[in-house]
Amino acid sequence: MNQIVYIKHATQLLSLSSQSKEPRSGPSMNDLGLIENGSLVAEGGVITFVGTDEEAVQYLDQHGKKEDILTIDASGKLVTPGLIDPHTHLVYAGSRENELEMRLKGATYIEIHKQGGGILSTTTETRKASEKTLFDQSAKRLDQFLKHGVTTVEAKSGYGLNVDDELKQLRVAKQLNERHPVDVVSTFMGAHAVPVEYKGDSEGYIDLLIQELLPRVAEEKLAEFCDVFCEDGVFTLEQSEKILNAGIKFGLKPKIHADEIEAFGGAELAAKLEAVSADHLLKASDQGIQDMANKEVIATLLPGTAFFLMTTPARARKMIDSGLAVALATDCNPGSSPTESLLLVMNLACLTMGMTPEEVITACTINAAHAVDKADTIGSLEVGKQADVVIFDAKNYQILQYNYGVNLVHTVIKKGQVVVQEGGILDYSQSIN
Ligand SMILES: N=CN[C@@H](CCC(=O)O)C(=O)O
Ligand SMILES: [Zn+2]
Repeated sequence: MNQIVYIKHATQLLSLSSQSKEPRSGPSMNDLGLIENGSLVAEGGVITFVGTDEEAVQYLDQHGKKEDILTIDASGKLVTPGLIDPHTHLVYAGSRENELEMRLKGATYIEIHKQGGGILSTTTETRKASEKTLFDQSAKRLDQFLKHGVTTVEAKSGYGLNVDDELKQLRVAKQLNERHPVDVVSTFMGAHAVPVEYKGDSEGYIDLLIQELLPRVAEEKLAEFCDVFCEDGVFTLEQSEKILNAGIKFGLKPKIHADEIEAFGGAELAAKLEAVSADHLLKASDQGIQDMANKEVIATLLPGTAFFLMTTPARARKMIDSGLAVALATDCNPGSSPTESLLLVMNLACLTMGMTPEEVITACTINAAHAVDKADTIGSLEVGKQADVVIFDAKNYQILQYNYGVNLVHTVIKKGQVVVQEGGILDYSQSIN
């Protein structure tokens, strides 16, 4: 792990460095800390130098570090922090391409859910799957994330919906974190849907979550966050508050799936609970946006989901102009956003929500790091931070939004190790028995 990595001659290096330790909101989302002809040095998996090429030569001279250096020439290329996806449903079995056909014929996402399809059909598949099957299928998704420049993902449970299978999902996420190059941050989302065995008895299911599941999740240290699908026909505002407060008592930081389908008061609840983030927010009210800004709740927007569900995306411009810090995520899941391409989501944020190329990059780096409460170690290229770096085959950052739908990732470095080279993943041996 002590190898020195020296990236030099980057046409543009985006450090995202800042004096402030807060998430970037409003106009500060446009400040990328751009260095032309930039260099970066990392040692032991940690960044030790960021600056211009000339400064790097001086740094290496002064520190006597000339040998045993892996030098990467980034001429003509763009260097950014490793991208961070702060909202995924990574661990699941099966797929739901049949629902795309149903939706194309006019059924809505929530209608399919209420008829027992959607989340509940993935729950059936996930319950049937062994830990190994779940691990292998999810590792493939993580490979795709990595190829698309993502070095950290958040992953939610919520397709087990009983004690054993929720724990199974979270244990798989933990194993993935330990064995796969991508870091996985876990969120407990037992409140993703009411399972069939509790149909008509959501209170009974919530009791199970609070009395049996949460203590186990906390005891085994299987999650850092707790999330709830707060939506008409899923969990009410009162139920969501109860579950998230119970999570807080067990040390889990709150996140909310808020105002995705209806203006339901999820954004307002996120502010009331001072949640780390409220996610989706397609229908968030003006008041909800203002409340979130006042309480500095991050808005994690998922334009890939709006695109795939063929609906109007969140009001990103209104949110940023109201002073909210915005993060972006894929929402990778089998129903509403079956993709691992955060790069495409960035394109959609720009082209369908009017975010600037600068805001988009901030939203997928430092603000996403804040959304998983890891901004002290990742999200920017600064001395002392983890050396998670992406090198794009692009001479400037605007090209990432202009050349849309194309994966321009050339090299990915995770904790100071090259894990993607020329766009391909380097071998790692990971599977479980
Ligand atoms: N909306 C709720 N949960 C997921 C979808 C899960 C699924 O359809 O399987 C989401 O964030 O979009
Ligand atoms: Zn989600």
